[in-house]
Amino acid sequence: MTAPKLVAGNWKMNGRMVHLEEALGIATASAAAGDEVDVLLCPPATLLAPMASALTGSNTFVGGQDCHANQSGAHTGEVSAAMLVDAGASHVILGHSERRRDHHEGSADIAAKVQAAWSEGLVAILCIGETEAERDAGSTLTVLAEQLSASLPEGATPENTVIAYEPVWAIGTGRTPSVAQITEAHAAIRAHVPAGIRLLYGGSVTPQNAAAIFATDNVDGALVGGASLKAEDFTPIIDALKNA
Ligand SMILES: O=C(CO)COP(=O)(O)O
Repeated sequence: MTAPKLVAGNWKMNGRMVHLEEALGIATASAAAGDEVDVLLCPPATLLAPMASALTGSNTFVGGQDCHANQSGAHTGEVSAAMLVDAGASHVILGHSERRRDHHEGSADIAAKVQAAWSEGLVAILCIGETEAERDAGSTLTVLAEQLSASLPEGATPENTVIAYEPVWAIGTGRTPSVAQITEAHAAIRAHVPAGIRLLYGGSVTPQNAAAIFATDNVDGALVGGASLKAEDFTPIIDALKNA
């Protein structure tokens, strides 16, 4: 059986207790979408357990935004994969460009985190993507291949891994690649990963552009930032994926 399409919301460092109401609204849209679409919300770590609890009985998954490569130890401020599981997470975003930028994470660090996530039974959502300078230099496909081979360990399957293509220059900018550029990148990624792994596009996905992105070859869903914070914005994106 092929896995359902997946739309994931990355709340980044946004979301307080008061915003659980938005998660409930998103769960309503997820229930209406049924089994054809998996919906996942990745709130800040502080909101994981309350969100998982609020969504009990719904078909909306909850995930983390990062985890440490170790399962416990002297790592002040860090959260392990096992702790995410305790909080109710089923997935974890790893290698996001904001972590690479703000925390100097390299591909080897990310590969270790993927292993840690797998060992706790979490689905790893591995983010890769080129900077604008890399695209301008014509090295996009080389960068994607390098990031994949260095940060995705042996053992990836459709059950334990999702890849998110997030061009760094498209994140939070309102700029998106053309359909031709997404097609080219996703075809290249598809050729590098085991069959059946879901490929998400991320970067300035909105209710307005979602349908065109979801109609693109090898796009199995999206990783959405800003437009996942409010049910009124995320719901049409969920619907667009269901109807794709
Ligand atoms: O980084 C992203 C998701 O992980 C994308 O963010 P935006 O949708 O806000 O551009």
